[in-house]
Amino acid sequence: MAPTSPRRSCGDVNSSTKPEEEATGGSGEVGSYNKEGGGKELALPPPPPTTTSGKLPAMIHRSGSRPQLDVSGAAIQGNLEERNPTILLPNQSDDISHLAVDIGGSLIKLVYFSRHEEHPSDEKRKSIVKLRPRFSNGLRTRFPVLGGRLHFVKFETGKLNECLDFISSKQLHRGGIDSPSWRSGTRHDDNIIIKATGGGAYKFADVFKERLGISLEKEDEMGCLVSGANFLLKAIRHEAFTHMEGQKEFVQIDQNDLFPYLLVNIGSGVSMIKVDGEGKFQRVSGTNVGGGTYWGLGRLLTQCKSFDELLELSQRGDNSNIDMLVGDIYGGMDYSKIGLSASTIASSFGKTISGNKELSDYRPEDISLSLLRMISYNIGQISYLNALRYGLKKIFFGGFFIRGHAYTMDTISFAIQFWSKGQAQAMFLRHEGFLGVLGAFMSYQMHGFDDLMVHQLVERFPMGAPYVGGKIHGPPLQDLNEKISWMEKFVQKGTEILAPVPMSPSGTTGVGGFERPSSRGEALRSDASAALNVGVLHLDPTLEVFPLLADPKTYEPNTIDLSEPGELEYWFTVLSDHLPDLVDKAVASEGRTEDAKRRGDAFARAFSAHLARLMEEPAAYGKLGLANLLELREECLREFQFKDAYISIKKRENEASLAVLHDLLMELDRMNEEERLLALVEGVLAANIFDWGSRACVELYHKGTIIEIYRMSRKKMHRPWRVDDFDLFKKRMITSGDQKIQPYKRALLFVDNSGADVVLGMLPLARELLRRGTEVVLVGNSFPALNDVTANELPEIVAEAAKNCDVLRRAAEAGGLLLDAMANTKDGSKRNPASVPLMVVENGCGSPCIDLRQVSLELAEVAKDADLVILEGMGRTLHTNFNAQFKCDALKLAMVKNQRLAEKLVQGNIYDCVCRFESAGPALDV
Ligand SMILES: CC(C)(COP(=O)(O)O)[C@@H](O)C(=O)NCCC(=O)O
Ligand SMILES: [Mn+2]
Repeated sequence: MAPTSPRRSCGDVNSSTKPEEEATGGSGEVGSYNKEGGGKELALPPPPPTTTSGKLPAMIHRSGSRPQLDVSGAAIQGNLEERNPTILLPNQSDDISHLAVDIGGSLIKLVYFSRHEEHPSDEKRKSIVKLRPRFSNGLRTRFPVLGGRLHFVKFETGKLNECLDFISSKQLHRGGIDSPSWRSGTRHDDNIIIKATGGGAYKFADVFKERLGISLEKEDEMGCLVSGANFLLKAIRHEAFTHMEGQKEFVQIDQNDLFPYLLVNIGSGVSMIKVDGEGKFQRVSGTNVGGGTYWGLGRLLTQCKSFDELLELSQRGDNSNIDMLVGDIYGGMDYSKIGLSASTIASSFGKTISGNKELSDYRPEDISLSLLRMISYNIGQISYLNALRYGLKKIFFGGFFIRGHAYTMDTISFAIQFWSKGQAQAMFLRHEGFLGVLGAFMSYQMHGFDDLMVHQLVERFPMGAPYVGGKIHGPPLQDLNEKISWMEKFVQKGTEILAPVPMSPSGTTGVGGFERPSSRGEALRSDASAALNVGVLHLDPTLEVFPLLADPKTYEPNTIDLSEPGELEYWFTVLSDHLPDLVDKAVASEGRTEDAKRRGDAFARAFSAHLARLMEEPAAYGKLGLANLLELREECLREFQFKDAYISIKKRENEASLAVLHDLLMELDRMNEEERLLALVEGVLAANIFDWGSRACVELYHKGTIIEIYRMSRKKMHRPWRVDDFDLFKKRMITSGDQKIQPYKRALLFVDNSGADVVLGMLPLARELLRRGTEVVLVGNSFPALNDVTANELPEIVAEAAKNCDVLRRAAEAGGLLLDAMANTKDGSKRNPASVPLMVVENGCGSPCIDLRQVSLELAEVAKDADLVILEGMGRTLHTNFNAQFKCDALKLAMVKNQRLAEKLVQGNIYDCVCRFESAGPALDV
């Protein structure tokens, strides 16, 4: 029987094992590694240019051994109103080095940094004067680190050349192919200095010099391990976890209560380090029986060809055929007097001494398991004894020996629990094998990475995706009959919404080859799964915690707990089922070129592989929520250079809606205040049906009935809605009798979908607030996600809307949101600085959901003066933030476009509506 956890299998820890007397373990690494693990990025970059341009060489000066980042005088380059402005480092003279290596006994680990690509400048967009919050000068300059990504890559030490080729192909030693020196074609092959740690930094120094002109600057191995571990434990939300009986649970580390701890790095040998603070540590012990021992002995005894093969073998083993158990000695009985059960291992490999059996008489599976348990228990025991010796409660395990292998972690955890009688717990690190190299990377002076906060470091998914901004525009059509109602016009225009972007015949977009991930994820080869294991860390120094969250510590963005039975399977099916349509839209958005089809295929395969991986191990990329899954899909699209899959859909829906906005506003203006407020909220709820992310809505689109349903729901939206706090909201908004009501000072409107949703839903609501003297901030996505409107697209939509609406126009004008298109507005009214401004800010994310622990700096900045938050849509209001508590009033509006969610969340049905109003002030009676 293959044991599935240490508890169920034979053999606990033998209490007579002697503590290790001499610590000789190093921290070299173990195992072999497939080349694919080396290149996490699925496509290699284009070959570097071979000729130098006629330009003057960039004046890059290298100062001896210490490349430094000089942030003095740093300032935002160009216009503060630009999205993602470049931070200019005027005094930066050194080329920033972005690569570090850790060359261990078996593996070479690389960490490199890539900056975010600049968005291509768009002339039309530049002519748009966007209203951005006017920050005080230099607000962003306190961040020395530019946005970008940290990549983690590993190679077999025996295949050093592959590693050197990789560095060379990406020009990592020269700051990457994006670096100015590389772009300008200037070459600096001499005197390039790279931080390196591990024994190989000495052994292979000459090879690096000869092949790439790199001098390796050695950093102390223990120091690197410690600073790498400290960085990870402080900066990554889901880095440390426990692993008991197959269950992984993330541990929230309190940054202020991290030290002291014991760091156990299991490489070829094992080091045990007592860490007391930043740079304060002592190697207190170690053992020469480590990963190298397991792999070496295992190879000799089983003929396995790789570390992973040996590890895999152990999963089918039964160690009771090899190990001598207490029960073997006591005739099947426990030795209860000293607390040893019959299944305790009395002597590892003890059974092999008796009889006349040869090695070939034993199963390699059993040998591998005995060996793994012997070594893991031994390490666990020595670790515990050292923790005891120094009174340390926390023990973190790192090093590539572990490799995220469940059984290894369970065994170590069991040993710690057994020996400490449950008082201590083993914790593991997701970037287990990269501690040393991260430490080397951090040792570049003044890198600034160590100052990053948890919310500024987003672990997205194991892929990097250069984002290239998209842009849409489109004038409203003028040729509709003035006499018919706005809704009839919209229905007419709507035929266009429904017509094009046909589904391509199956197979042409390549999704034919795609299979839905199975629950066991057989589609993945083990190396592929390993390649998906460690993610890319996105560094966004401008991300902030949303300041209006009542309690960021207890805030949980995900409403649905995916660990509940059946949830994960259900949402995986939803995402898988939606995939063919999504690929079709993505490929169509790029003209169905051969290249787009190829990328569509690749996207479908990669996304399916991720789903399969997550199905197998939900916590593989950190704590998994529905918001993460939906974000993963968008990240994955970006990875395959799909800039904006719904771009043409968004465009035509915007056009159709803008064409009828004027009439809608006229209709609204004919109503009294109370009727109007209700119509406005109804309008937002009804228009939220235009959602290309919902399976049910996509069917309505394809059947051509979505407009009709919208028309019907718009006509009679039966109250009470499933969640209906409208009366509370009305009470807060509308004066009753002589009671004077203070208008809201500033409202943040988190807008959702393009087209009717934003144009006929949220903009009229914004207009109403503006009229009441409330400042309105439209909060849009930073990057496209499904058919969500982006912050980039909003100014133009507002400008078009403002052509039909003086309130919007004046507000936009006053705040500087006007486009040059506004030059030909009807009354050409002058700017009125006293008018209430209308602003647009980006939210910092590119997902249909929003995690309010990580929002853009500009949103955080404008939020400080806001007293009303309006969240709209299923993603932002239901999947995330349904239970979020705010310091100010909050209105949560959404149509539930999924039957299961409707049942679960609001005990209702699909297309039910939610209007939740939560007042931060004294309770309002209706
Ligand atoms: C992706 C979405 C969150 C977008 O909804 P929105 O925020 O636009 O209202 C939503 O369409 C969704 O949860 N879709 C998956 C469930 C389904 O297809 O039924
Ligand atoms: Mn949406």
